[in-house]
Amino acid sequence: MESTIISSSNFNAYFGTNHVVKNVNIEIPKNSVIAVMGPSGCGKTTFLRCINRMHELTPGATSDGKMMLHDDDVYEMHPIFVRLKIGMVFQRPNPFPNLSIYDNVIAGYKLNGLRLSKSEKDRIVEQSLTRSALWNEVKDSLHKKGTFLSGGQQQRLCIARAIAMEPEVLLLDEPTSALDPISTASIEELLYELKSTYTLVIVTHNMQQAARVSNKTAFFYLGELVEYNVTKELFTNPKDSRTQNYITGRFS
Ligand SMILES: Nc1ncnc2c1ncn2[C@@H]1O[C@H](COP(=O)(O)OP(=O)(O)OP(=O)(O)O)[C@@H](O)[C@H]1O
Repeated sequence: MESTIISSSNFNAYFGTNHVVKNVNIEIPKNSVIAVMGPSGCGKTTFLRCINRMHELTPGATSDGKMMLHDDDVYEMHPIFVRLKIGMVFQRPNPFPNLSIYDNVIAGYKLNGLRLSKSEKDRIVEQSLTRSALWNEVKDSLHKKGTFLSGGQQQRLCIARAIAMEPEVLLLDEPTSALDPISTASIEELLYELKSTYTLVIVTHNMQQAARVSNKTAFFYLGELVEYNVTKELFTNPKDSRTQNYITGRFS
């Protein structure tokens, strides 16, 4: 039986009085890829940011309801610990511009004041870059700046930086929207590899991408989770007319 890693119940999020995520109930199975889709402004990014408590970093942003990681209430855990367990990759690759590739990978440890020996650092850097399918391309230039890499390589570096902290869940907010088709394909391939170790939740506007990479898809509309199902089923046999209208391109 598949086990649930993240579950939300009656989860709401607000910016001031603007109610942007409405009563969301979802269960995310471990070692799966979940695509979050829906029209612009429907609350996809906000919901993603609620999973690891990034939402509360925005002034005026609040939330209520339950968000669980296994049997632990995320909102009763220390936020730093939550973000170690639930990593995030953003839309635009954002390696630290002044740091080398090597230091980018272990930046999370430094930022959180966690000290590592040189051999631990070397091991984590090699392992994370191998898992993010970047090691072979950068192993001879680890001490060059991360910004010298291509956009797709920078995004893989950001994935390496996130997985260096050994999270259980990786949240990805439109991780390929700033990339060319070849880099996009390499990230999609990587997502497929990563799901054997991590659980991935990916916001995407690209229906083909959702169909290619995800096991289940969550369709949001005006802040509501309208439909959540096995991706193939949701695309071929949507139950709700709003999902049907979206996947047939009647609104974007
Ligand atoms: N920092 C913010 N302050 C105030 N309102 C915000 C903020 N960020 C988002 N919102 C509002 O919250 C709602 C949901 O936005 P969100 O970014 O979660 O939607 P989305 O589905 O991810 O959109 P997109 O696909 O365009 O990225 C929108 O009405 C948006 O205007």
